Amino acid sequence: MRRLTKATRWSQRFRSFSPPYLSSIHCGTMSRLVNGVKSFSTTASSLLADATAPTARSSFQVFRDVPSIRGLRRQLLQKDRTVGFVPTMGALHEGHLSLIRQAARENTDIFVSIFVNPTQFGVTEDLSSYPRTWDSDVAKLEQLNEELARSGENSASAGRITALFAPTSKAMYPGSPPSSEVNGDGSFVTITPLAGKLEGGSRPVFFRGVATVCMKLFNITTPDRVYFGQKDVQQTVVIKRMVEDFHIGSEVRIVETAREHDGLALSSRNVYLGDRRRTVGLTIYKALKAAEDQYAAGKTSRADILGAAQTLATSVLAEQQDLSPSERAIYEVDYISLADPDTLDEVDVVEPSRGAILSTAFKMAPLEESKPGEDCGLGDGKVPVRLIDNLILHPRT
Ligand SMILES: Nc1ncnc2c1ncn2[C@@H]1O[C@H](COP(=O)(O)OP(=O)(O)OP(=O)(O)O)[C@@H](O)[C@H]1O
Ligand SMILES: CC(C)(CO)[C@@H](O)C(=O)[O-]
Ligand code: BAL
Repeated sequence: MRRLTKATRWSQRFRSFSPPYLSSIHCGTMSRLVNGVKSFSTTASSLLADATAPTARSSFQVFRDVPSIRGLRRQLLQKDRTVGFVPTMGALHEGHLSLIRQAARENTDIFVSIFVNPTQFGVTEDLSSYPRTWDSDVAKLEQLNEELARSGENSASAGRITALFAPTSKAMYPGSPPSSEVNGDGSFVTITPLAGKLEGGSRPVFFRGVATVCMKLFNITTPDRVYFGQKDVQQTVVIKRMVEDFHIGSEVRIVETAREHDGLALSSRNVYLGDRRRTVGLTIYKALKAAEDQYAAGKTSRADILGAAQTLATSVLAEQQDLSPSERAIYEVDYISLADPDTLDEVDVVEPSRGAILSTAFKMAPLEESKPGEDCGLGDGKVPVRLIDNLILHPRT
């Protein structure tokens, strides 16, 4: 058997996740690829020629490399237009679209990126199973642009999606592919101690990868504003710190968590849940609500607030454990945290003038047995699913 060198293993990992779905794009509206730019509709190319005059029919262009999107950015700058940037890993849902809608209210042009960033996944994490849905992502963005065009008809300030940046891994990591090992080599941005807390406990390279790729994306797109979802609350704290500490000239805008009708936070990974784990997984939200209720009732101690969440999480798990393998869904609570909004240090008492972040992560285990005809989700219930959620305990004035 051929032994792989460390460098070969890295480059294989990168090649296989160098948006493979992009090399086989079959999109009816995509017309041509010029200098790393894919054009959508004829009016999209006129946008590059005259950035001041998008029409109601303007759609967006797809950029695969750095120089081409920089060219567009330069033109927009000369026209005094503003760019709101929404970074994503694709598998778009209403949560992502709510970020774009907010960006459209505050900027003339929106850049969206889709890049499943390998460096934020540890070597044993779910990079290979992360959902990739290019065609439907593009369709959703086109539909949203139509909606934005309609809603902006009476408003001069309503922005549109101008660019979809979907770089290859080689474009994002032009040197040697950096390591996903904790002590591995690479050009990294590290934000400590924030990166080591909460999610960082279970995903030790996660925020190093997120900060590094966001620094790159911000350098490439030089946006006026960047948009992140409250759902990934620790990510918002890390990014705000990075922007402040590195004097990045973009404003960080946080958009509230979009939820299903019953409260489950929308997340790209939810497609793996299936009915049973979806129902039991809702405990993550119910536990947070139980804790929030304590704060709303005037309690400020960690024991009172987190105790309510822990009691619920423990009792639901015990009920599940009493069921048969074909009926139950088992989870592990990774953490339930009550932390300071800026430092993410755990607090014993919520200081009413500061408030706190209540956050948690559940690991939904694979189903042990399925029932005939059961909806077990993508991957037949075999893919473990990490759910995260949070609620902000707002300062009491
Ligand atoms: N339910 C949501 N409401 C608001 N923003 C969201 C929601 N879900 C994701 N976002 C935001 O969208 C951006 C891109 O996130 P990403 O592409 O990783 O999707 P995701 O749904 O968070 O996926 P994952 O399954 O990895 O949690 C991030 O800023 C994230 O916080
Ligand atoms: C910000 C981000 C796009 C960086 O890869 C990712 O962490 C995400 O989608 O939240
Ligand atoms: N939104 C978080 C991306 C990740 O879990 O890798």
